[in-house]
Amino acid sequence: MTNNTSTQPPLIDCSRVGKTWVDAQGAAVVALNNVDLQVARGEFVVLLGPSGCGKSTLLYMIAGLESVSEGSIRCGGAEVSQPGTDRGFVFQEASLYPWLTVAENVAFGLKMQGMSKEQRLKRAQSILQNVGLADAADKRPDQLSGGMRQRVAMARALALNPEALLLDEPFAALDVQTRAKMQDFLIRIWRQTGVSMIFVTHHIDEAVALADRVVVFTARPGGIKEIIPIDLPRPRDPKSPLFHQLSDHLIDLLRDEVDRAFAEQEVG
Ligand SMILES: Nc1ncnc2c1ncn2[C@@H]1O[C@H](COP(=O)(O)OP(=O)(O)OP(=O)(O)O)[C@@H](O)[C@H]1O
Repeated sequence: MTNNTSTQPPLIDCSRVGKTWVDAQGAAVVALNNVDLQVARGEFVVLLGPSGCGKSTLLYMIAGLESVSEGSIRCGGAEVSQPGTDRGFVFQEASLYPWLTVAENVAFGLKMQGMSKEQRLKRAQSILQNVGLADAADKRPDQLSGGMRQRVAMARALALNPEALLLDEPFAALDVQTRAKMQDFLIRIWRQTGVSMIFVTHHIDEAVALADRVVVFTARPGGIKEIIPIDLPRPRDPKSPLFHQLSDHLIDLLRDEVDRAFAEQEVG
């Protein structure tokens, strides 16, 4: 596993990134300001911050789903200007095609790439095997639980062999027990594949459970407040004193930002 001390060039390089949206009234909304962030190959980075601080906006820009207003984002040295197979995306809702089977959903991107039916279904089967869903290959998404649907969404993203997986609060809709299982599952997949992970959450415990580094954002306009390395061995024990110490530190860092975000929402 690599980390931020690596001498290799970063996989993802965000340099002085800013984003200004125009709201429904035509007013400029500065969502992000001057974000510098490098993510190493194979690193697990969590973006943590109060609601509306621009975490998802940054993720969408790294994915190439939104343009940057200022600065630049590079992936593997190339400027990001559109989505690419080097960056897989997992949304909060699994957003699977309901009319396709699980295997067809996983194989969908490969079909777009022109892979033959036989080859793509073979690859889908092998990935489904890896994520423990081989038996669900012929099911439709509405026959699956929420956690299973998210595993299919991850399998679909991984089918294209990305270098980075970008995850926007993928476990937000799951119950606490399923969420913990999914965190273990994600770490297993990360270790198996070696992809870089950039994971958005506003759950502090989730950040400590998963990350090599936690990037803490300020309230809007979002910027990086601090980057906290999580040097806990895996598997991590959420009951351990060191886990609690790190969570408490993150709570302290976030408190002012959450207050500011809340005050702004009340004024707005
Ligand atoms: N398409 C858009 N048009 C206009 N404003 C937007 C758009 N998308 C996001 N914003 C604004 O940009 C800011 C950052 O939003 P974003 O969704 O990135 O925050 P977030 O940190 O991911 O929040 P949350 O945790 O609540 O999802 C917010 O003020 C939001 O209203």
